[in-house]
Amino acid sequence: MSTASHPLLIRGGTVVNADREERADVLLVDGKIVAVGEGAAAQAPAGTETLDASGQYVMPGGIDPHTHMQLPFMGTVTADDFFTGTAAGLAGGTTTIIDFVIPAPQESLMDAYRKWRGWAEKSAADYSFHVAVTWWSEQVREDMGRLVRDEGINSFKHFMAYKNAIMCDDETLVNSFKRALELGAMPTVHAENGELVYLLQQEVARMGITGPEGHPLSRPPMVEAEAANRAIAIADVLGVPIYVVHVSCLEAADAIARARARGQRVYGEVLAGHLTIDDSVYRHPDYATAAAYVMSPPFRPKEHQEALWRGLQAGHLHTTATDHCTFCAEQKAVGKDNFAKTPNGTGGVEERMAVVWDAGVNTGRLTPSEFVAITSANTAKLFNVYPRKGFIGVGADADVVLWDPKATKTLSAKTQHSKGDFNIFEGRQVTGLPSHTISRGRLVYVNGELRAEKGAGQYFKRPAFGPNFQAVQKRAQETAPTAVARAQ
Ligand SMILES: NC(=O)NCCC(=O)O
Ligand SMILES: [Zn+2]
Ligand SMILES: [Zn+2]
Repeated sequence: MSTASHPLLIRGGTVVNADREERADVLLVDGKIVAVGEGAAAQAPAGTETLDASGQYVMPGGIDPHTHMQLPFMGTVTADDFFTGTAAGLAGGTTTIIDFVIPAPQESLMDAYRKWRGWAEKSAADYSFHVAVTWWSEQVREDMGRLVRDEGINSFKHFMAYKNAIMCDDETLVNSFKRALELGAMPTVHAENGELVYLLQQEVARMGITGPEGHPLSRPPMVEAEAANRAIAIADVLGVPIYVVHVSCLEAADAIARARARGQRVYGEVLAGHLTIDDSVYRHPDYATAAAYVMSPPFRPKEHQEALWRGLQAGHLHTTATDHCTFCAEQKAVGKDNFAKTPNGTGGVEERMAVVWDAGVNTGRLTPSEFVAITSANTAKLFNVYPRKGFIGVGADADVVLWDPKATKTLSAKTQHSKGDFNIFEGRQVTGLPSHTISRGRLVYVNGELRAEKGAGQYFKRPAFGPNFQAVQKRAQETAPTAVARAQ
């Protein structure tokens, strides 16, 4: 079986971009989209394979802006590595991930970056990295510059939780945000107040609650809202755009909406899990099942889900992700007697597109174009790789998904490609699935057959100073304070 790229002509489908839907043929040659529309078939070279897309949508492959493949975390390493995790993504229509380089405190950013680049060489799909700033020094400041200038990194991550591990204090946040602004790179935050989490973990344990039901009690919505508000306020004072990852609750979504209403450039990411799963999972009588859902921020009471959907519809939340970070039952069991020790993380890279389509488009919350916006195009724009990615148009990478809106499936760990042993969407029936996934012009998933190839994915660089940064620079010039000239 060869997955080499030969020209592909996609005929008779409905092309969906973030701005419109149109009936059009699409021609892919040498990993790029070379024609869209009536003339596409006429341009097809000899040897072109034709795919019949009638009755299907032809959309940009999904971009998951938040995954953790092969992550060493909380004393263990995630079950999915860069091959198995990206292969699972391809099976679900996701052709690109943005993962995270997470240096330990005091570890050089460049060393950590090189280590992650090595691990990621086995990726089956295209990938890039956000780099976490977990401590501060002059060397960190210099390395941020090297990463932006030489390595195509244009976003830096800050964990406001995970005290005594990778948590940033305010000094690091302020220094790093300021440096990111100079470099034209987006600061991103995991917004939870780590001090409050630490305190509440101990208080909940003192109440005799040691099981997974203690996890959400130690991370209530206000813990997330405080950190979101603080990060947004710091970004506002410094005049830097900011991206809040895995917004899980009404209070954090409101903080973003309020800041945007004031004219601040704040962006929010939502996870497929937070949109569809509620906190009752932590009270499941089976320990392994309840522990499998331990991730941060935790799943919330149902009413928060509606707030997240409204945020996506109203435009104050922008992207969907998974935070794919899989741990198996025996890894989770480390927290059997103390929920705070449970490795935090859940999967979903394979299910995100189908879950968001089913719960979003099939319910009338989203149009197909809005679906494309929140599953690929907005991420590509925010991280400055649009229209190369997130777009069906001439010159874009040939990352395409043929989407069958009538296909149905029951999601299950038994049939998933991820190496995790649990599926947080277990038993959920979805309608709307990929029939074909094409990664840089290669057919990598065809009607249930996964043809992912180890190492076929490519690292892509993301240039700094995207449109957001050009706008904030102009705004800073326009509104620069002036001194008063006084007679001596
Ligand atoms: N989300 C989670 O629980 N685990 C992965 C690390 C993070 O994103 O916080
Ligand atoms: Zn996080
Ligand atoms: Zn994460």
